[in-house]
Amino acid sequence: MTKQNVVASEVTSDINMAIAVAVSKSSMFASAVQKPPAVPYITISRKKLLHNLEISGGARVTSWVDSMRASSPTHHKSTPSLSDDQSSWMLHHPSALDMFEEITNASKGKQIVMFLDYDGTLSPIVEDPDRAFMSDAMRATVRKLARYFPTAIVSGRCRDKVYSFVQLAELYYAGSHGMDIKGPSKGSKYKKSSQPVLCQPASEFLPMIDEVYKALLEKTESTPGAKVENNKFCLSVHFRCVEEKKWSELAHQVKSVLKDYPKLRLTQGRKVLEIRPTIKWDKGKALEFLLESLGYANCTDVFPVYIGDDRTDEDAFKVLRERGQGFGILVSKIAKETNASYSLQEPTEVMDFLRRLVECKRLSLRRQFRMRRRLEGMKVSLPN
Ligand SMILES: O=P(O)(O)OC[C@H]1O[C@H](O[C@H]2O[C@H](CO)[C@@H](O)[C@H](O)[C@H]2O)[C@H](O)[C@@H](O)[C@@H]1O
Repeated sequence: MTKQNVVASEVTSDINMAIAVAVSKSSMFASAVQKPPAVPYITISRKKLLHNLEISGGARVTSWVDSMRASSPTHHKSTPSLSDDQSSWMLHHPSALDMFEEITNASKGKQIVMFLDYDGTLSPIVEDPDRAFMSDAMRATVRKLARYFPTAIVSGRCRDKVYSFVQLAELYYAGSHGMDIKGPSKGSKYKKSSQPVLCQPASEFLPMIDEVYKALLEKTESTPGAKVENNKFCLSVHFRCVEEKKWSELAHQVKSVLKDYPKLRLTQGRKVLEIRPTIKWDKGKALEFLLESLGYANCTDVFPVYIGDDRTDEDAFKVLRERGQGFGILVSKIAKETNASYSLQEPTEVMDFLRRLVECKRLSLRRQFRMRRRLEGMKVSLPN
């Protein structure tokens, strides 16, 4: 495996702009084997739509570029007040490693279900998205984790791509920001029913996404360093390797393509513009769908844990807060507004946390086993 420079942590900010919009309340599930709930489109007012589509005026593009800048490490403030903010943020989102006992106590008697984001959580952020490999040690840890807890990878990437990085057949995978969910082909020991898990709520958008992918490739060709990634039900336009003075040009190029596709919306991740269908489906919905598929929809004794580093993971953190079940862990070295309860600084800390979870479960199973043996021994020695 070729090593790459790991990129410094950065502020992620949402571009805060749903470009398009719309209308239909009809179900979007073309190929769901297990019938999920109907997915409406995201709707915004006509006035806001027109405002958002105002690309030639420059004002909106300026705010895109501001947002792109905010996600650059070179724009971090390193003032004393930031470190004050950081300490107060850490009080509200303490390290999941420091709070490990509290966490495991809260999960006692409940089934932990693990949800893991990929980039920036299991693998460090690197310049080339095609080389964002996870370490063998991390893979071994996730393999062990899945022996003890149902485990899903929830990523913005194409499902096949993230599978090619993780290479663990026993996991659930939700690619394209949760719009492409599949369970283990051989079934799962955790799943109560034998129905296969497959959910693709945005399948009708496939031709449109392909068309936009080609248009973006062509349009952004003249911007050195820009990279368009086809994530099947969504697209990424990476600007990590684009010179800052060219960001505004890139934003214009992307906007000029998207103006013809009002059913697609734009969000921003870590040095990436993300284009996806306007349907109301995200990583939070994917988490709910997976819990339901596993048979935990209305259970009170389930404890979902979601670990992620990006804006898109906030949808899942929010669902956990609203359900009042389990919690989210944000992977970040810096203070960020989040719905997560705890924090971890980087993927190596994620690995430590997962290892401790595995160890804790192993010890508890061993204790239970010994106890059972002792009780059985007592039964055998009791007189009739
Ligand atoms: O949901 P995730 O698994 O976190 O995927 C989100 C995006 O991750 C990838 O991009 C990010 O990681 C790259 C490799 O470290 C980095 O170069 C890029 O700047 C990051 O934004 C992936 O390439 C995107 O398609 C995903 O949407």
